[in-house]
Amino acid sequence: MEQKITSLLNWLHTSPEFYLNENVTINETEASGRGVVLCKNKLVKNDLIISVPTTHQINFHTVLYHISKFNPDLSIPSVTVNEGSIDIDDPRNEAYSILEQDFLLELTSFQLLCLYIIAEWILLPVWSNDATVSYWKPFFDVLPAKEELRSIPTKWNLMDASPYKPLIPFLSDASFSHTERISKLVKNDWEIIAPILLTWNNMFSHKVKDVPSMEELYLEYLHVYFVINSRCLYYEIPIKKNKDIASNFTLVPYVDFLNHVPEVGEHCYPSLTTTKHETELKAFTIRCGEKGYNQVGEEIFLNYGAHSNDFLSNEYGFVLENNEWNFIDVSEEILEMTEGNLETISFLKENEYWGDYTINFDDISYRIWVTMSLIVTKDIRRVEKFIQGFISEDFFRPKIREPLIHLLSSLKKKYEERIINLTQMRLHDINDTWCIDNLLIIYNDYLYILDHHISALGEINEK
Ligand SMILES: C[S@@+](CC[C@H](N)C(=O)[O-])C[C@H]1O[C@@H](n2cnc3c(N)ncnc32)[C@H](O)[C@@H]1O
Repeated sequence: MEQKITSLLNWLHTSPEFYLNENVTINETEASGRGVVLCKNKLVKNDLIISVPTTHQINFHTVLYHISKFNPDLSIPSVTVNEGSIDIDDPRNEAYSILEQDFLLELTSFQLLCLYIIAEWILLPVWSNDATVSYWKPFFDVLPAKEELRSIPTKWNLMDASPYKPLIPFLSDASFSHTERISKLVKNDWEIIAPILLTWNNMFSHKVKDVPSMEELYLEYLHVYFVINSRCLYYEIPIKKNKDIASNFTLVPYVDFLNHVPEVGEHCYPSLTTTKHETELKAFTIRCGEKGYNQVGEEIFLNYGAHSNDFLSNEYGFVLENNEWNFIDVSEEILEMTEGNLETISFLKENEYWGDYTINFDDISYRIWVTMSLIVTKDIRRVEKFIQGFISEDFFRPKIREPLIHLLSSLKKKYEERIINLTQMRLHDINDTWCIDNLLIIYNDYLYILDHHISALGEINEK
């Protein structure tokens, strides 16, 4: 890896605008892959740590620019070039010529970046018999390998041959619905880009050996999708700005080595440089946060957001011990209690209290208080007053305390059973326990949250 990082830095330094603070370096660990650490001196608040110019970022804008180098039909003001390819033997002249401007502009950033990265990273070496090297190769060379992202549940769901499929029934409700949602997005994007990949395969299969099959390309696509998903950073793309909010992101080499930390607002922060023109892209800059760093070897972090372990597992493939942002989604259990009670159901729906019931360490959500109060008392008039703030939850607490303890205790039993089952499975699979361990961490934290509330509700009774 050291050699690859050196090549990455040499490539980044081809731009005079690239900056890397000399006090930081890359360290690799089993637990979190590559990360940025302090190697000497110290960093204090607002110190510039990294700045990566637009020439070395992959996003909707820069991809169109690079494709246009091989497709002179593309003409998007302030984005494309009209120079024509320098090398007439470059297979991308033919491959990218089938990409029509209207089609490209309709794609989302995910679709375009997946297509482009598969072309440049996976297909170009095949199309050219390794004779043509992508501009982005030093970046591709430091991206995670497939095994490093094997713990993402959506991959278990979408890969026929995933050895982790037996774990899907053991996902928490929050993780399962997250997985279902992302699976739909991934499948939809595949439907959009697969026809282009198929055309490329037909174009090159009689010219070169070892063109990957569509099944192989699908696996590459899944990997590229989650490489992008786990490393993209929010960034305004002028041509997407007001049309497609989800497409406003960029990939930034080196900045994407920063690992996540749960504390919000203490570690590094991104600050975008200003530009003269609206259509111009900005360098991506990372500065030191409030906390500062002064211990050599100390890891320099970025907070990816206030994310629970269920979220981190699904988006990034890792979980944290003692993650303060964890919560339990108890929607299914509470909605089950309303079954057959049409009056309760329609009241909750009309008042927008239907579903989305969560419990974290500090709170049982207000939505749960309202809904349980109605389920238990069936007193619509008083619950309406509760919603309007005329009655406090103290009125309902004695009435719903027992059913609430019952609910939490039955959840506790369910999660304890899952922990027993997962621990059994772990014994049979001692060589690769990572995915199971992530689920165990999630459930053990659920138990910690439940125990806290069960004992708090019990104490109320004793008083
Ligand atoms: C933006 S990348 C960070 C760099 C990454 N470690 C690498 O080797 O390229 C995000 C990925 O890093 C890993 N990661 C980030 N923060 C982590 C943490 N606190 N613990 C474990 N893994 C982490 C996860 O694999 C995640 O998908």
